[in-house]
This record gives sequence, C-alpha cells and structure tokens, in this order.
Amino acid sequence: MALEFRGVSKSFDTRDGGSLLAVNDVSFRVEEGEFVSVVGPSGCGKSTILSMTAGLYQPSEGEVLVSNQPVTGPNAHVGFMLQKDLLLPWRSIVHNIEFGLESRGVGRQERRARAMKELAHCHLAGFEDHFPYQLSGGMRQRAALARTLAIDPEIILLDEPFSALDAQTKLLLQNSFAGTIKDAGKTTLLITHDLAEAVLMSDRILVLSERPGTIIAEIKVDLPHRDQPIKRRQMPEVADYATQLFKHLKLEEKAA
Ligand SMILES: Nc1ncnc2c1ncn2[C@@H]1O[C@H](COP(=O)(O)OP(=O)(O)OP(=O)(O)O)[C@@H](O)[C@H]1O
Repeated sequence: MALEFRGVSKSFDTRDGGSLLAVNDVSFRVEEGEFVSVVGPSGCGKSTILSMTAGLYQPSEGEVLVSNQPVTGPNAHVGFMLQKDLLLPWRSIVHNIEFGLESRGVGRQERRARAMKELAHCHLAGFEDHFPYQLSGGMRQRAALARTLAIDPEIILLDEPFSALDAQTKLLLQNSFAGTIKDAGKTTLLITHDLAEAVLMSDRILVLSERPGTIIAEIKVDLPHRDQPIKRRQMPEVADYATQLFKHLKLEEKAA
C-alpha cells in the first residue's frame, strides 16, 4: 500500500494562545514495498509526520493518503513502533504479541498462530513464555516488531527503534529488521537521527529543514542489499551518501 503526503502543514496551539508551525508544506510519496527514511534536526517535525500518518493528528493543511484514501484516524493499515518498546511488563512475550490482535477481536487460536509465526520471523522462537524483563534490549525491540507485524499492517512506521541500543546490537537488529520487512513486502517510513542507518536501510531518504520542517532534499540510495545492511555497510559508496546528508544538514557549519 502506498503512502502520500500532499502539501501537508501542521501547526499546534501554544499555551500563550499563539500557534507553532511544526511542519510546512510537505509532499512526498512512498510506493508500496518501499523503505523511506526521514532525517532532520531535532524538533523539525519528524515525529509529527509519523503521527499524522498513523492518524493520531490531522494536518492543519493538505492531505495524508494511505492507498489513495485520506487518513481520518487511527486505522488497521498502519502499524507504529517506537524507540521505547512499550511491551507490557506483566504479560509474557507471546501475550504481548497477541495484544493488538485481542483488541481487534481475533479469536484465540488464530491469535496464537499469528503470534508464534511472528516470533519465529523475529528470531524469538523459544522465548514466548518469557517476560519482557528477562529479555535484552535488542530482543525486546524484536518482540515489539513481532507485535507490529502480527497485526499485519500494510505500512510500518518506525520512530528511532534502534537508537537506545549499543552499536553491535544495533547493526544485528537493523539487519534482521531489514530482512523481515523486505520479505514481508511492507511499505516503511523510518525516522532516525543516525545518517548511516538511513543509508544502510533505505531506498530513499527525505531530508527535512529546521522547524518548520519542509523537505530540502530527497536522496535515492542506489545501492544493492537493502535487505542486508551488514552487507551494504561494506560498500565504499555508503560514506559518500552519508557525506551528502551531512552537507544538506549543514553539520559542519553548525560545528564551527
Ligand atoms: N502535541 C503537541 N503540541 C504542541 N506542540 C507540539 C506537539 N507535538 C509536537 N510539538 C512541537 O512541534 C515541533 C516538532 O516536534 P516533533 O516531535 O515532530 O519533532 P522531531 O523532529 O520528531 O524532534 P526530535 O528529533 O527531537 O524527536 C516541536 O517544536 C514540538 O515541540
């Protein structure tokens, strides 16, 4: 399923009665099965863009479309995964994965079957009866992905899912996420501060300006192995893409 922003702006009311423009005139399209990352300075509106895609906020101007239909509220087409895994500590892993299915009224047997399938997909077979505190940070993130995949959304939104992990766990997890998402053919939008991560995982990268966020560059990552960031990482071109992003974000000037 494709995702599209058409001339989207979003302002928030402020406490002093004014308004704050967070996102300004953003237009882009993510094709079915495509993986697109959004990078940009802190506070430029990245999370606001994800929230509007998930239907949690409505645009102040413009339209957000999923499969050519305007998004009017939270819906089953879109699955959301955050930096914090938000697993329920009192539920076992399999019960956590079943959670979204329960609220959608899926019957017990089918729930269990879908949860076990996604556990295996996310390399967590054998951990179904563990509780979140018994798992490492990386395993908890995999469980959170399994929970997102279990509801079988057509579009997956990832808000910095790897940022709290150590470098090695991060790379392994990026690799397993990338493979799982490619196999499942999901349309994906990833928000990240990590420029290398954007290059390793994406088909395309959108660069946002400082707030109010607007798209200042769109970079197509013309490299193989989107499903295997560990392989892509060994390609010398990765550094060139990261340098391009660095320049767009004017990071050198800011450091001076
Ligand atoms: N619900 C809200 N009410 C008021 N202001 C908000 C709300 N949500 C976001 N904002 C403001 O909108 C701007 C963009 O926020 P957003 O969280 O989208 O940025 P971001 O790019 O994701 O930031 P970061 O990279 O630091 O996570 C910020 O100035 C923020 O304070």
